[in-house]
Amino acid sequence: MDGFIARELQKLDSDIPFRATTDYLHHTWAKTFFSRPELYIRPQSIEEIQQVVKLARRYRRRLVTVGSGHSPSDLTCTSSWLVNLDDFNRILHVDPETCLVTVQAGIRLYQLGPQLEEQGLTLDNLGSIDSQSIAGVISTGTHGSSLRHGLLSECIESLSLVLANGQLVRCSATNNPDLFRAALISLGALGIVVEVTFKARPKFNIAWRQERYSLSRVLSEWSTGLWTSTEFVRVWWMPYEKGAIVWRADPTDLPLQAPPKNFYGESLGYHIYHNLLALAQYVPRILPWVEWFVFGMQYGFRPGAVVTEAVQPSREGLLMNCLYSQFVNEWALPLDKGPEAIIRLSAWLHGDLETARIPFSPKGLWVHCPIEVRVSDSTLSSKPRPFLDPTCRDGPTLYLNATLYRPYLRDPPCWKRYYEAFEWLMRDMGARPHWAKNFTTLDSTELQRLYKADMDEWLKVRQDVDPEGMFLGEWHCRNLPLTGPSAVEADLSMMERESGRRRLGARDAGDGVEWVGDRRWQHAPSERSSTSSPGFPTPEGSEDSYEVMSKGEASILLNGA
Ligand SMILES: Cc1cc2nc3c(=O)[nH]c(=O)nc-3n(C[C@H](O)[C@H](O)[C@H](O)COP(=O)(O)OP(=O)(O)OC[C@H]3O[C@@H](n4cnc5c(N)ncnc54)[C@H](O)[C@@H]3O)c2cc1C
Ligand SMILES: O=C1O[C@H](CO)C(O)=C1O
Repeated sequence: MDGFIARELQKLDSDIPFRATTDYLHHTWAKTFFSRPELYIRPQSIEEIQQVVKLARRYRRRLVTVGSGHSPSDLTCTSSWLVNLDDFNRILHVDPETCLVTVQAGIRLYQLGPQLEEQGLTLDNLGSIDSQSIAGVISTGTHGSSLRHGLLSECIESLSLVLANGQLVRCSATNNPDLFRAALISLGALGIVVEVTFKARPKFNIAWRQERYSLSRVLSEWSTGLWTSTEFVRVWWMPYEKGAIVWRADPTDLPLQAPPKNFYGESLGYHIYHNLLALAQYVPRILPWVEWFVFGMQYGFRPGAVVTEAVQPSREGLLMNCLYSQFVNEWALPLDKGPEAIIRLSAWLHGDLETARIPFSPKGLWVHCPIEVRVSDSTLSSKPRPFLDPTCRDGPTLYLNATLYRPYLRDPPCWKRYYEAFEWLMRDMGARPHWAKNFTTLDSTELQRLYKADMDEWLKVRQDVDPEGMFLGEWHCRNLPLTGPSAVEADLSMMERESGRRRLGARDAGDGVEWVGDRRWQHAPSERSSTSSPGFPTPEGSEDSYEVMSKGEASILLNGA
């Protein structure tokens, strides 16, 4: 780490602990991206968080907050300071009358769920997993699959953030409403969310049932009950089988009934599937057979042959087994465009280019299963919507998620062409990408076009609360029109740019990429005043010459207890 900073931090004269370590290797859950932050900081109080922001400001360090790192893009990568709120994760208040719950923002959903249950409460809805932090769920617009719900953040009543000036601000529909709408999908670019108040729901069990359908049945029931006959529904499309697994669930009073064992939920099936995917890296044309075999073993080989049922607490039953490292590329489009999108993508994967009308060749390209098909409806709630909400403004939303596994962390051979074609179709369908995921062909101009005035509003709020770009990095620069014609005049001298990427090369990193930030802009205030950034040289002898703590030590405090 920068020796100047190390010496400065050693001199800190404050009663407030600064809990930082060096030598931390950050990676996304899927190990798609890695980065080495200069400091990894785990504060335990709001005062500590405010001090981190104050110091970052003084020493011109970009700040990134990471939850559980489940966003598979480089959104949370930094060579600067990485803040994590895993130690700021308590439930602060529960009001059983109003079901209003206030939590510290680092709490993970799997920690929240059982504690809420003790109070007779639960969350309205969940996505496929419960590993995320509540702030992470909010910040990228996580959703589940239900036409009776919008984004998971729909239940949020108010938020508190520590802004770039160190100030703690609360926002809600009535108090700082623009900040609230911006913070509901903030992409980490507004400040550090520290507390969240949300409305929970009385706890409930769900009875779920899943069975295999033909794709033609899915399409024929699309508008006649497929999505509306139960509160929760999700569909896993098997593109080569022209089939799907339809999973439905409703709240129930029935007694709990554990789900039966299944093929890839057990160790043997899990490893067989993984190794078949690994083999398909070399012989991709076996993927239709893998789909037939694995999904046959898992869900039955014929439509209607096997029906699986269970009754579980909603916080368990709504989740799914996400298996292996993966790329995910998910877009939100109007629900009524679903059949056309599926028919065209299916045609493309089967080589029928006339029906597909997608100007890319599918020759030699084989993909993984399932393509996730899910829904939400954000128009039912009267609450303010996030400015950057990708769901439809005037009706129900369909999500199509083109998942590609990375067996043993190796990228599948066809992924770039598949995603080019998939994204081309999604744009043709008027879709917008899920912010957290691996979209590849969009840039800031196009995202500006997809959000128009809402993007302008978001940028305006962002600029007001973080005028120098302390919370911005290359991901934001690439995807948001920060300096485009609609952006407010911006200095953004603290924004961290990417200086390069390299293969990590380690055995357990597979094809994961190390993201490296440009540190040249980082320097002390006195030095900054004499030289303009970027391009300021590193103070002499400072590069990695001095360590605040010994290598590998987990949580030495630079200051305080
Ligand atoms: C296996 C898997 C399953 C998934 N299932 C679904 C699903 O069903 N539906 C869906 O919509 N998405 C899904 N996702 C995506 C996931 O929900 C999002 O990526 C979510 O943002 C991850 O939360 P996190 O805590 O890991 O946040 P991170 O990925 O660590 O961070 C995400 C963003 O939140 C910001 N952030 C985090 N904490 C704070 C804070 N305290 N203050 C300010 N900003 C903050 C970060 O800076 C970053 O911009 C899935 C991802 C995986 C890997
Ligand atoms: O990002 C996601 O990963 C899983 C699919 O494996 C899921 O449902 C997402 O959303």
